[in-house]
Amino acid sequence: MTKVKICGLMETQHVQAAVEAGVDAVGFLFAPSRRRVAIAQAKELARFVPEHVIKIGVFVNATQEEMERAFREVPLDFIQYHGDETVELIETVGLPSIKVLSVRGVDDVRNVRTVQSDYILFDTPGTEFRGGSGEVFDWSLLNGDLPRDRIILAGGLNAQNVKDAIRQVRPFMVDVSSGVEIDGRKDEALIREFIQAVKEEESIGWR
Ligand SMILES: O=C(O)c1ccccc1NCC(=O)[C@H](O)[C@H](O)COP(=O)(O)O
Repeated sequence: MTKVKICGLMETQHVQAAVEAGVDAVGFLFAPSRRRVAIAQAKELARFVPEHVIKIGVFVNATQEEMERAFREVPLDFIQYHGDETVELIETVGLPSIKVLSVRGVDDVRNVRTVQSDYILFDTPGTEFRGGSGEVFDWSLLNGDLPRDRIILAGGLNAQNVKDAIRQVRPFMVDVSSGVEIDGRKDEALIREFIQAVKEEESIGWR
């Protein structure tokens, strides 16, 4: 059953819409981005997230201290490493982890099995910021031997293309940000539509 994450949440009503629609994970941005939130803001949003929904903090080349503080104060369940963080840093921090690999070509998906993190998120390389591009990458690059139960797929997903994405990539989880926004702001109807599309695709698997 493919899990679903809504990333870059900044407003209570959008967190609530995602939770009511059955989201599995929510992402808060602590990196340079138009979706960036302060720790105090994320802590307030987290009050509307039930225990069974995973809270993920997204960081780009942050210090260990910054990440530990957010993890403790929000509180978070996972750190998403969306920059150039080394294996050594991820190991030293020692918190549940998602390492992001920006996919430009076949070289970026080689040796994925050696990546030392709990989950691996494949995303389109960002332009202005490191993620949240709203652009799809070539999913056929993920056709090879991958640990599907650790793979999160992101990059330009929306309610229209997510079923194809799940059929082609068979990820553990799909992740969306731009595809559930209108004019740069999250939209409750689009959030519901996206989560519904993922759930419809799941139900096909049970027929
Ligand atoms: O979303 C951002 O603005 C962002 C900025 C810097 C680092 C990461 C960022 N997003 C992290 C995510 O997990 C997004 O959901 C992922 O990049 C997919 O975004 P989109 O293509 O907009 O659905």
